[in-house]
Formats: sequence, C-alpha cells, structure tokens
Amino acid sequence: MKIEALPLPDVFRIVLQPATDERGFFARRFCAETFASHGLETDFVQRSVSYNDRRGTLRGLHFQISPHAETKIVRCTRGAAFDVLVDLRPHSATFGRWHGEVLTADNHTALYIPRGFAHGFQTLEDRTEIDYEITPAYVPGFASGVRFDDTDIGIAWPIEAPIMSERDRNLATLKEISAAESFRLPS
Ligand SMILES: Cc1cn([C@H]2C[C@H](O)[C@@H](COP(=O)(O)OP(=O)(O)O[C@H]3O[C@@H](C)C(=O)[C@@H](O)[C@H]3O)O2)c(=O)[nH]c1=O
Repeated sequence: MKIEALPLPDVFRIVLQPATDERGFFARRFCAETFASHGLETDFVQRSVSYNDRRGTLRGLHFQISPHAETKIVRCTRGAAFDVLVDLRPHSATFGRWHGEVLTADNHTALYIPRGFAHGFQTLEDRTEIDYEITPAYVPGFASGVRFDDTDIGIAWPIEAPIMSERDRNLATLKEISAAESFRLPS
C-alpha cells in the first residue's frame, strides 16, 4: 500500500500495490503500522456503504460538527465517482479549498479525509457503491454540511443537473456558516 500526500495538508491518497499472479491479485488495504507511521488514525469504529442507482447522483458536502467530527477513508467498490473534500479548518492556510479525485472500482485508490473537512461525491456510472471507514461513531444530531455549488469554493462537478436530496440542495454556503452563530464547523 502506498500513502501519498495530496495538495491539501493532512489529506492522503491510499493506493493499493497488488501482488498479481495468474489467479488475480492480493493487496493490503489497511495496515495499522503503516497508517500510524504517517500520523493517520488507526481505530476506525464504523464501516458504511453508500449505494447510488444513477449516474450523476451527488451527495454532500457533509461533515459532522465538533465534538463528533469524523475522519473517513473513502473508496469506490463498484462503478465510479468524482470524490471531493473541502478544508473547513478555520485556521488552515487552505481553508475553503477543495480537492477532487476520480475513484473507481478498478483504480484501487482510496482517500483519507481527516476531521475538519467536508466531503461529497458525484457518481460517474449507474449502480455506484462507495465504502466508508469512519471514526468516531456517527452521531445523528451533529450532521451538517455546506452547499455543493458554493461559488466561494467553486467545485468543478463533472455532470450537470445532479440528482440530489432536498436537504443537500438547501445546505448553507460557507459565508452563511461562518457568519451565523448557530452554525458550526467540523473543528
Ligand atoms: C452518514 C450516516 C448516516 N446514517 C443514517 C442517518 C440517516 O437515517 C441515513 C441516511 O443518512 P444520510 O442521508 O446523511 O446519508 P448520506 O447523504 O449518504 O450522507 C453521507 O454523505 C457523504 C457525502 C459522507 O461524507 C458521509 O459521511 C455521509 O455524510 O443513514 C448512519 O446511521 N450513519 C452514518 O454514518
């Protein structure tokens, strides 16, 4: 497994290094020692799956507010998705900046998204499945998010007219979140 730094601090790409033979391959996709040596969390307490019927489905941008902010490992196990994370750490030099990667069932790539970031994705194929490893445990009342089309973030989503939940369409902008006392960031 290779752990590669990405343009935003503390975000990593995890790429499998398959040992291939005539049967197929074997590859490690989690190693506590390797993760710890890169300063990454090792105690993921929940695994979840997101199944999406249609190409163009967009979920996000989501985060859990403090003190239940989550660290996630995200991979695609079926189909393909454009996966996006946004730095929402108020004191970060890259606050408000986004990064996107294409994850597919075949490119054997996962993203490590630390607490303090918002996360979302848009599916590039029908019947796309996204697999999560999450820590700490999900707490429903602490779910929050920021608008997918916030112009201050400026994400270049690949497919127009996304299929989305009403909740996600009505999320606040980063400016609204930062200005309102009742809104809180993930850290
Ligand atoms: C996210 C989540 C939801 N749930 C429940 C709450 C709700 O009843 C149902 C569906 O939840 P949602 O509508 O929030 O699912 P969804 O819109 O897919 O939310 C997910 O979006 C992506 C972008 C992420 O980054 C995830 O962490 C998560 O926020 O599942 C859990 O039990 N555990 C979880 O970790």
